[in-house]
Amino acid sequence: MELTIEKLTKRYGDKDAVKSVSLNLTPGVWGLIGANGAGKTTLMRMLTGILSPTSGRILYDGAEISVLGERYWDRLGYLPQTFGFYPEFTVTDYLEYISALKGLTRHQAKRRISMLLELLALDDVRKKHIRKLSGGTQRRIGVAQALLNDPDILILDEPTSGLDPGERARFRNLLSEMAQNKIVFISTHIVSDVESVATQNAVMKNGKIIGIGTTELLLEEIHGKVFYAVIPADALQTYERSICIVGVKSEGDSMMRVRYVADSGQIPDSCPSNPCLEDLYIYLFHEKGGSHDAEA
Ligand SMILES: Nc1ncnc2c1ncn2[C@@H]1O[C@H](COP(=O)(O)OP(=O)(O)OP(=O)(O)O)[C@@H](O)[C@H]1O
Repeated sequence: MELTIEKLTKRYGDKDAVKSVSLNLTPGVWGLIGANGAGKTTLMRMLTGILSPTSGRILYDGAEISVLGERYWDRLGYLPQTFGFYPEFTVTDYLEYISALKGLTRHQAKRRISMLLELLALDDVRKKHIRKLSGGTQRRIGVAQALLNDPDILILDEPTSGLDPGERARFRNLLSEMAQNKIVFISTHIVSDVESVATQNAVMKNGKIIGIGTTELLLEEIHGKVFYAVIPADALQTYERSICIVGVKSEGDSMMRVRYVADSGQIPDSCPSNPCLEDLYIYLFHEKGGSHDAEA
């Protein structure tokens, strides 16, 4: 199974929200990482068929999704960035309703809902009105509705937004279970949410994919370039002007421990550190942010 994206572009006025993106998605968890406005939602909405591309094609096992229509949507599950639920519905009513819209029989719906309530730890709230539930629980209900038809392709737009750290950790564990034999495509700007679970990552910036690969492969770009050092707190601003600082922690006594990315240790007594995806993300999106934001 594969989802092939060929030179996909979406233009709004004179701006390309997505610019000639090509990507071959195979089963596994794919992290789509990018800052706000990078084009993630636009790309995902085109993958669902909701939004038509200005140019380019999306192929599901070699056939264009626009031609497959229902046959493609039957295989698709989608969690939009903001999804409208019916606040007066109970969790079970809502999932039964969406099951009916997706064409499941009552019997199929019952079995599937019961399995998903357990998988997503929603059993205790099954009879509660959705409006009374926390943002994190509502997000899990969103994931459940996307999984009702046991899709081959699961597209989750910022699934962890609004989750607390405990819920995020649970979600990461869930992902690996959900991803069996599926293409799971997850957008996030919280890199730690996909770092440990993504089989592959695609890094998006200004509508373009600027990196594709495993976390290890992507990290090669900053291999040997991450350091930490202890500096006087009042020197921080000066260093920030010339170095990509990715983390700061107070050390007491007006001293700061800084983590930074640079070609060599630019602060006296720096020690090398192992890079992580968050370092790369800040390096790509913040350090050079000013100039890149102006890019076409
Ligand atoms: N309907 C639209 N009309 C005009 N411009 C749009 C439209 N939708 C998106 N854009 C622009 O396209 C760019 C990409 O937006 P998109 O929502 O895809 O980014 P994103 O990476 O999902 O960001 P976020 O995480 O903030 O949602 C942004 O500059 C946005 O303003």
